[in-house]
Amino acid sequence: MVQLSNDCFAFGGEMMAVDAALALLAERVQPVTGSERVALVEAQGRILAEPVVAPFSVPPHDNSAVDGYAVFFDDLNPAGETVLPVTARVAAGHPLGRDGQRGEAVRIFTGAPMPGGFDTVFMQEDCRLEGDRVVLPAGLKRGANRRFAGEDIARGATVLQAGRRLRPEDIGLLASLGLREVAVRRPLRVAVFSTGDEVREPGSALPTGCVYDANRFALMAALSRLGCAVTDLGILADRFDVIRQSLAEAAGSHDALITSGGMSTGEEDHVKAAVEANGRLDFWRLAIKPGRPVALGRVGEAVFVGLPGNPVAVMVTFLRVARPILLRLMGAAEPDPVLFAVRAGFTAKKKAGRREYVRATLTRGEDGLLTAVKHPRDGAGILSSLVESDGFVELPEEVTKVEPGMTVAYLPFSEVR
Ligand SMILES: Nc1nc2c(c(=O)[nH]1)N[C@H]1C(S)=C(S)[C@@H](COP(=O)(O)OP(=O)(O)OC[C@H]3O[C@@H](n4cnc5c(N)ncnc54)[C@H](O)[C@@H]3O)O[C@H]1N2
Ligand code: MOO
Repeated sequence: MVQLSNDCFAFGGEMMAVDAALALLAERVQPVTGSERVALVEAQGRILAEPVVAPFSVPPHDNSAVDGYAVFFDDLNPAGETVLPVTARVAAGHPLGRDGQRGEAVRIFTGAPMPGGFDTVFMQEDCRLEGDRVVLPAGLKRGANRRFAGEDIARGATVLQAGRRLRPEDIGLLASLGLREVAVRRPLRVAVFSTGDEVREPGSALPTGCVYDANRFALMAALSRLGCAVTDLGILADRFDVIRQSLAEAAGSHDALITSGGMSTGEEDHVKAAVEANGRLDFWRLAIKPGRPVALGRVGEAVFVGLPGNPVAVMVTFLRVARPILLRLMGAAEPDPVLFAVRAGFTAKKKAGRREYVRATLTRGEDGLLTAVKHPRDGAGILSSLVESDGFVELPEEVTKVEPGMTVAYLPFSEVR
């Protein structure tokens, strides 16, 4: 595997564009996981390992869409009411056991199998009973209220493709095919570290100059939501040998390692060197704000993702860089998140050549259009600004200013769960 030019890694050198980094990882990161069979109740959020082919049609038989009366359309008087004897009753789960006969109507219920021959069902509200006969109005179309066998799923059809991250409706569909289990990729094993002498465990004392570890908890929560098997490897001191050894140990039993902090260029930032001592870096600095010092590499066989220390930069780079890497590793064939065109409700200036993420919420203007309102605070350490936002406005590399009323691309956090 070819390493990139050293220029990318030199401080002050070229920063890689976000799209270039994502293209590189698509080429370099291959799915690593095996598969296992799990019960449907466990399958939510898991990645389908094989395509699912329908073993039979759903629904398996023609059936009624309403409670009412099944008839032969050709028995109906096109000009006025039709009166037919009601000769039988067909409830859901209780087939009639014979075909329908011309000149009869049968009482039928929603989901009940249509006896052969009947092609049309009247809703009971439209009918009148007179003794054991039903009076049917004119005007219904042939085939009304009849559901066809296989109209949902045809036997032999591929209903779900491998790589699908299973959603609740997918699981319902698998159950409708009579399946109790499904083959999914085994969960990705991800180890999470924080780095920094100032970073302390929540619940412990907080000496002067220290901060509680926010990043590790945010990352572990994001990884769990992605369906990863997360190992919490705590906080590493700002020491090259500690970081190098901890990464090397974790690499033996994990598919991916994620760190935050220590990625920059200060003397106390050792993560980059520690990775290079046991592996390699594919990129180090991205043209992204917040989050410039973000790295992808390998330690042993494990994929290494190094995120910056500032908590907002952590979330931006997790969602836009780490998450696609992890999904690819997991074997997910996930479409890219959808960004929505909305109106900017703010003014901003930015440098050309880097992609910026502006924390924002949406409001609806008097004309009904959605407007992105920028959060008033934008420091990379202001985690409360993320909590008070619902998404990011993504400003592309070439943009240098935003004026109110411009169309901008909005990425709701709900798109990147
Ligand atoms: N001379 C330069 N200084 C900095 C540069 C630069 O290019 N030249 N880049 C800045 C940018 S951009 C960022 S982002 C930060 C990231 O640097 P590091 O990845 O080395 O992060 P740290 O220095 O370790 O920490 C930054 C900041 O975040 C706090 N932090 C760290 N870990 C946690 C955690 N787990 N929970 C909560 N907060 C955390 C840490 O205390 C620092 O305040 O560097 C800039 N500097
Ligand atoms: O990533 Mo840094 O957080 O851009 O400030």
